[in-house]
Amino acid sequence: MIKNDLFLRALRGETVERPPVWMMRQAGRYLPDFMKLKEKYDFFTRCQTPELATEITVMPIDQIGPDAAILFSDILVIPQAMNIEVQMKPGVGPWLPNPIRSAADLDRVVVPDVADSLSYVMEAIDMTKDALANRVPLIGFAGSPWTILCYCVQGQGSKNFDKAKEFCFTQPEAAHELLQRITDTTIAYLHEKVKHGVNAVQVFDSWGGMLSPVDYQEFSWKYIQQIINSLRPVTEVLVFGKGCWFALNEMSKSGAAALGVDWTCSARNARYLSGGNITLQGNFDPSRLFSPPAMIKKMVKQMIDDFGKDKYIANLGHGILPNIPVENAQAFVDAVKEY
Ligand SMILES: Cc1c2[nH]c(c1CCC(=O)O)Cc1[nH]c(c(CCC(=O)O)c1C)Cc1[nH]c(c(CCC(=O)O)c1C)Cc1[nH]c(c(C)c1CCC(=O)O)C2
Repeated sequence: MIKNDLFLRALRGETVERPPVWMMRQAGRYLPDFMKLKEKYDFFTRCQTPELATEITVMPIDQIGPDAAILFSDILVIPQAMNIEVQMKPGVGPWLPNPIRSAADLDRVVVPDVADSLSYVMEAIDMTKDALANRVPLIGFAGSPWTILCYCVQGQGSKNFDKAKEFCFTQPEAAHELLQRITDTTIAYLHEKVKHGVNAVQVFDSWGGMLSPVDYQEFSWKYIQQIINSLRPVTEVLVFGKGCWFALNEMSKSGAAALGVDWTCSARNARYLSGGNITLQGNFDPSRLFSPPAMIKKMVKQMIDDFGKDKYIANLGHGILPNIPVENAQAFVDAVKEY
């Protein structure tokens, strides 16, 4: 059905002519056409207007040519649907004016009917599926419960998410209650996305690496495992844990189809830790896209040689940076296609 199904074949561990490639945050600020839309519409208007979300999702497919599309949206639509206000402040990033800091604060946090409260995401998926016309698969996504808790408690981005960790370690019962409500919402949300036709789902645990290996099990992994258990009967699940190399072994036994790796972990180490049999995705240093195209191409070839062409999805080790020249993003994608 999908014309270019390289991404799905790599997820299933099948032999491929070359690895598939896409870039985390590929629908974004390095594209001049995206910047034009950004001038006209604020962030959540772009997320909540299916026509705009569709246009932005398809933009990199038409202009750069990766092997998979990822829906333009944000992980923070989940707390919004749970009745936690989230704003996107220009120059600051996510801003939550009423963060969760106590058990009492949980009184206002709901597990919503996602088909209703996040209907705009589902409309965007329907519209994007039409616009893609089966050219490439569409990836749906959500933040991990821990990563969502980080924003709900901290109230904004942070270098160490100290308030989120303090909340977990001083009020563990409230923290687990919040994590479970986020998990229940996320599971329903991802199932709804699958019903609307996404071909795989990725869980972003962007701040998993803030936790020690022991705390990671208790406050993050336990909940991601619930998501995998619930979704794997209906779709392939990818898990990207930034800074979570220490959990790769456990993750490899979880039923996830693929694991994301950031650029601080070598291919050899990632293969070793994950048991050598599961599909891995990553891990080009996003800052390396500042290098000239010829250098990018050389380094991408080396990266594929290191991971191996099979059971591998070429990607960045985290989201693309806003000020990357388009030609350099293009060189990254082309280098994989030329492999
Ligand atoms: C932590 C996180 C967030 N959002 C997301 C994560 C996990 C991935 C990661 O770790 O990078 C996930 C995300 N956010 C966005 C996507 C769209 C699809 C894609 O292209 O990958 C995805 C998959 C769009 C976006 N989400 C955001 C932008 C940039 C702001 C804008 O376009 O106005 C985009 C394109 C805003 C956002 N949203 C969030 C942050 C930290 C920011 C950046 C604020 C800033 O740098 O100004 C929360």
